[in-house]
Amino acid sequence: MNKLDDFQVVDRTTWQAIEPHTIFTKQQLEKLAQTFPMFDPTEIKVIYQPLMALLELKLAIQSKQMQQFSTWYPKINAQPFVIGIAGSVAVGKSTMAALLAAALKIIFPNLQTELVSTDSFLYNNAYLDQNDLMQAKGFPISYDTASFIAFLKAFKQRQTNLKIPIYSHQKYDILTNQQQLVNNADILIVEGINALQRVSKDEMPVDLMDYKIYIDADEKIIEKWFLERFERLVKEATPNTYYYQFQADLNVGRSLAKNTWHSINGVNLHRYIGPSKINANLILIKGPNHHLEAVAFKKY
Ligand SMILES: Nc1ncnc2c1ncn2[C@@H]1O[C@H](COP(=O)(O)OP(=O)(O)OP(=O)(O)O)[C@@H](O)[C@H]1O
Ligand SMILES: CC(C)(CO)[C@@H](O)C(=O)NCCC(=O)O
Repeated sequence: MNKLDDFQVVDRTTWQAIEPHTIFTKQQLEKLAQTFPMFDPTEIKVIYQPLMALLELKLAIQSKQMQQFSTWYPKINAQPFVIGIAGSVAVGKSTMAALLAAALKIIFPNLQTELVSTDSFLYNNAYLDQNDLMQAKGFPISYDTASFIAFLKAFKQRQTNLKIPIYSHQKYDILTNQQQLVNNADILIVEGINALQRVSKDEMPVDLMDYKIYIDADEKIIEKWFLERFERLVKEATPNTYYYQFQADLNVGRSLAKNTWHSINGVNLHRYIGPSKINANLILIKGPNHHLEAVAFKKY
């Protein structure tokens, strides 16, 4: 049986009609559109408002439940709400995660939101090189999943001042001299290609997440976004960054990027990332221009 039978597909028109677009005021919508110029403002209004309405509902349910629990068991803290966002390399996870974080801040001004990328848990290039894993960068074996799980557990227990590594696309590596400080917060958005993967029987970060979103698109379109982003990173590169070397001959870079898609990121999508979409509560299916075409809800 096709596992996607477990999802109910809703087309764009139906999705737009789910919610009457009253989550944000006109001014709040304008502010979001200004802060996120890469998004078509109409998408924020008609597509992301229903999504925020859904998340608001989920968060309200969890927060009520936790308030109740805390009266039953005074020593148990209300657990933070963790939103996982997965999808292919370059499908737009970090861009969407940043929009959701800003939108949640508007809806719940008193709740703190933290945003992390699972790339923070990639092994550094020195380790990948030593273990002959550079061609498997992004595959499950290239992530320190135990540290990722330990971080999620610590966050869920509201530990303060957690420090995690930072991955830089510009450096193409984990930064050696900086760390991300993650504070105790009510909401965590965790985005990354492996966010929803079931790595082994014992290691399941996905089980520590309260709402799971998978961003999907046709592979040909994602490959195009990947190549466009590669060119943008080359254009914006400064000396001492990974992409700077390709400024001398962009064609060399372009052919390396194409090859990288077919030998690493595309393989990763087929083998590991795509199969994790069945763990999502919601699949957002984007078309060219990043416009939403359809949404798939987990039925059960
Ligand atoms: N909604 C959107 N509208 C327009 N462009 C977008 C949108 N989302 C993402 N993009 C563009 O698509 C490219 C990939 O986006 P992004 O970096 O967010 O992907 P990602 O899934 O986080 O990638 P990675 O897994 O490599 O970290 C970027 O160039 C980004 O500007
Ligand atoms: C950092 C990851 C693994 C995921 O964000 C990805 O962007 C990546 O670098 N993959 C390795 C192949 C490449 O794109 O160069």
